Amino acid sequence: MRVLKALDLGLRFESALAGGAAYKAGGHPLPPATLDLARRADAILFGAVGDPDCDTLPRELRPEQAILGLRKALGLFANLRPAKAFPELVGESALKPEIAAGIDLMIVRELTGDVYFGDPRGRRTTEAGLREGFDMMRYDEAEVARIARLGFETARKRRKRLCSIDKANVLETSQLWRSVVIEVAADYPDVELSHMYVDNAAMQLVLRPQAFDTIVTGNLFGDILSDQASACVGSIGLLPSAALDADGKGLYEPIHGSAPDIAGQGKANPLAAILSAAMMLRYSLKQPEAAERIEAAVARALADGARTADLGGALSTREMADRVLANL
Ligand SMILES: NC(=O)C1=CN([C@@H]2O[C@H](COP(=O)(O)OP(=O)(O)OC[C@H]3O[C@@H](n4cnc5c(N)ncnc54)[C@H](O)[C@@H]3O)[C@@H](O)[C@H]2O)C=CC1
Ligand SMILES: CC(C)CC(=O)C(=O)O
Ligand SMILES: [Mg+2]
Repeated sequence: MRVLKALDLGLRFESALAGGAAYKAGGHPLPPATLDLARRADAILFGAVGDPDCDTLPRELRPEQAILGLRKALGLFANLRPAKAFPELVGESALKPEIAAGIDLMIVRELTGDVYFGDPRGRRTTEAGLREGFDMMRYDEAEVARIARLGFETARKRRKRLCSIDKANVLETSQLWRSVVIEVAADYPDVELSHMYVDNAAMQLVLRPQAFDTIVTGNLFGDILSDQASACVGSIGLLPSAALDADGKGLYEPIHGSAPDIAGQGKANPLAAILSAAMMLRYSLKQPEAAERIEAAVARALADGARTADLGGALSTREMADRVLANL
């Protein structure tokens, strides 16, 4: 918020509670007033949810329902998660520097379907009297086609290579996914399409991450692979995301959660949140120059040696933001 305000773009900000804070204040993680404000806003900048105090609540009251509910209610089906190596941070990657250098990939993750939203789901007792949990993994062809199109469109603006990641050797959902992606590919002859099973993709991400350009994948696989990609470029505290609807309205948030293990200590890296604000300016608010100013300020702060603990440094959250502000 401090970085956005410093740009002096005439933006008007309104805020609302979501997640554990909203539950504790009013008994629901996504209050109607919050959803209403989100609907009226031109764009949404989201702080992470998640609170260990709430982990034993019924699922519908857990903080995570705030973000899942916003994604579903607002039709935010397309999640863009870029992972790009900052040259000065290759030493912070979990990978050898020569493997981490030059990573520049975009994960296009489907965000409103898959096993996260499948119905039925629940608990039951098996005939043998055992407790059983079950979830439904599902996609229909329209859901796959629309995210596949966005994957191809995204690849077209990048290095024109799209890798669709699935588990089609085992899952019916993935077999449909792969068939539909191949059908959509007919409209994008200029984009090179490849397919990879998700287990191999997890391995290739650490062996040859530079080989990836654009990835299109489902909700669950994209969730997991994007955390992995963040470690490849240095830290989960670096990765922003955009969640877009069919008209380009969006919600912007770091890919990370509420980091309960370091919460309240002033240690969290704010760059993922700051870079999410830049994505918001670019995708929803049509202010590409302002987005570039933020991204350049982040790059300069990192080049100057600004580092929070996750990057091997000692700056606090606020001090890191100060360094970005100083470079705006
Ligand atoms: N979109 C959202 O709001 C998300 C919410 N969550 C929720 O967050 C809570 C914690 O989940 P975790 O699995 O621990 O994932 P997490 O992403 O919050 O944390 C994973 C690890 O990364 C570190 N980390 C995360 N963000 C960081 C940052 N900005 N700077 C430095 N280190 C950072 C944490 O300290 C932790 O060690 C859970 O309640 C989960 O459901 C998780 C992911 C996304
Ligand atoms: C809380 C989860 C549903 C979200 C998540 O892990 C993510 O979107 O990365
Ligand atoms: Mg996640």
